[in-house]
Amino acid sequence: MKPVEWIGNALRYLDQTLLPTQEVFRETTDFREVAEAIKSLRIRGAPLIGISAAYGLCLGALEGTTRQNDFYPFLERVDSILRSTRPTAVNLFWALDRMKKIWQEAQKNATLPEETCSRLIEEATTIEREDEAMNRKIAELGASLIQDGDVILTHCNAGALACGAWGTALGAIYWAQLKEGKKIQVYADETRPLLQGARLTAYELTRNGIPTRVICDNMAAFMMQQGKINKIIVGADRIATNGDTANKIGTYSLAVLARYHNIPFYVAAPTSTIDFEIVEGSQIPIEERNAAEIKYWKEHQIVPEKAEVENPAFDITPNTLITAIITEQGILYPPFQEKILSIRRKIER
Ligand SMILES: CSC[C@H]1O[C@H](OP(=O)(O)O)[C@H](O)[C@@H]1O
Repeated sequence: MKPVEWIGNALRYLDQTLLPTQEVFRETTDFREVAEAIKSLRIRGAPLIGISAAYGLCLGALEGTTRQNDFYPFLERVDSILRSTRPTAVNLFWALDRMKKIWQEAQKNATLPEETCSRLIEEATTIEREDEAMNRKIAELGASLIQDGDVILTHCNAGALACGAWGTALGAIYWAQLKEGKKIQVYADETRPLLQGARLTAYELTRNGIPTRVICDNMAAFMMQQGKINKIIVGADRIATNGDTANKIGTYSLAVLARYHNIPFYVAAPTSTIDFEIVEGSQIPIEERNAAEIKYWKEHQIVPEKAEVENPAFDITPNTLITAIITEQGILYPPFQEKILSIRRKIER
């Protein structure tokens, strides 16, 4: 089950806001619907946001072929609408930059719109295939850090529902148990306010036969104090070149707790999640989402009208609290800066 799939000039996607009780696939030829799906987390997860935005750009290009006179100016508008969906996951901008390189080159050469569409679809497909390969490598390398009998705490969802294939944090768990036969128990933080852990991670892991216990976010410290957790693996939405990492809100508190309880704290992410243009986490934009996500759960109002709400969707974990960063280029241990810059040199060669 792929969370998004290009089905020949249309995108099929799983509406993740309806999981775990409803598996609803939607199909669209409209890039505007893809933008809305990313904004509303029907499609979510840093790598999947990048892949989906790339296909969304392709849908815009196909629509643009009916506007022969302003095909390329229209693409510019499609690009900016997709870029405006969510600010933190760098994969969105990394993917759209790759697509922009293709259509700007085509524009310079006065390439016909139909030919440009073909090249864009080819690039989006390549982005998806590369993510699948990166996932697989991260899963294999991450599994080498997992021992038989480990009890691993996860946060939010960094699994196959957030990526092109295996997932990142959950990919390591899948590989360790399903490929290497290691017995693992997972504790999944429910991850308020949108409950990606309870609704998505537990859904994925139990479908794959991995023993999973869902806990409220405020229970993680007690589980660590009781000695129930011996490893923490999370995903990422943007990593600075010094290793500071943006991930779902609540990740930073887990990293502090992990240090206090002397528990290894791993980040798993592809290099497409590294922002080579920034040096530290304070430069990462943090998405502030709608207060309604906290004020209401479905039709229940759980916060009185007069109370104000803050709803940052991500936080920044300093590199000093991270045991290692698992990438497809290798497992990086502190100090991260030079290792991340050497990855930049390697992939930009
Ligand atoms: C494999 S990256 C997944 C990453 O994205 C999630 O955020 P969201 O559900 O808001 O897209 C979360 O931060 C995960 O770690």
